[in-house]
Amino acid sequence: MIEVQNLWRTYGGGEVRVDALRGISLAVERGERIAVMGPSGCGKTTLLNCMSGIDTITSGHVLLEGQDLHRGSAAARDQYRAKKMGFVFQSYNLIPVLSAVENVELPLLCQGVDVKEARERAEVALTRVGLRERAHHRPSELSGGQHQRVALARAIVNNPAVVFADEPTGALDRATTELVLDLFDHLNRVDNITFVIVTHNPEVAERADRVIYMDSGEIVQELVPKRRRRER
Ligand SMILES: Nc1ncnc2c1ncn2[C@@H]1O[C@H](COP(=O)(O)OP(=O)(O)OP(=O)(O)O)[C@@H](O)[C@H]1O
Repeated sequence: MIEVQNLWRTYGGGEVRVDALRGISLAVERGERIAVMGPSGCGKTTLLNCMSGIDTITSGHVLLEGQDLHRGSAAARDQYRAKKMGFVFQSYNLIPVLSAVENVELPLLCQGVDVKEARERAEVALTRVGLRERAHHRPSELSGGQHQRVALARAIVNNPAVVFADEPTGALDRATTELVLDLFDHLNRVDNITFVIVTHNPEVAERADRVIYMDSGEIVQELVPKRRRRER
């Protein structure tokens, strides 16, 4: 579903030039869970941002369901992203003055979905992450794990084909990490959502179908975690 072809991303120029991505090629199937690992500064976030159209690219192609993401207009890219992608970050990026359900329905309202329908879909998404009873709480009244579950509900409210997650468990303790990863697994199994997850956490990688290791802007290794190998 995602095909990355000879992707380069260069920041700056002259003496401050950084080749953050140096000719990355990668194919991700629908329903796959990919973990991207590697040392700090190796280009993981840049790859995620270029694959999802958050960042521009220097050269190469990112094909999503056959469409060249970086070829069309920025407006077309934004529309595609809003319809097909969900995002989860380490910092949950919830709006503090809005309740959980208001945070979740916001992307739908921005797309012009009817107010009643947006609320219903937000409540369904919150139910799916086990937080229906916290729908009217503000972020300050929720725990870190609950924040991330609201953020996940917001990411899936649009029934995305793919969720891009950047260090989704970076701020969570071990038990909460397990819970969030269980939710990822559930959504992957039930809705066949593809996950591309940047992580430093070996537990996250252990649950992936494939782990991509990067170094200095290149993919240096690809592995199937032991647990997955046993299941196959
Ligand atoms: N906007 C930018 N302008 C200039 N250089 C940048 C920019 N964004 C990233 N870089 C550089 O590109 C390289 C890759 O950065 P990136 O954030 O993708 O790494 P990372 O592997 O995600 O790191 P970490 O694990 O620390 O989050 C780094 O050398 C970084 O300094």
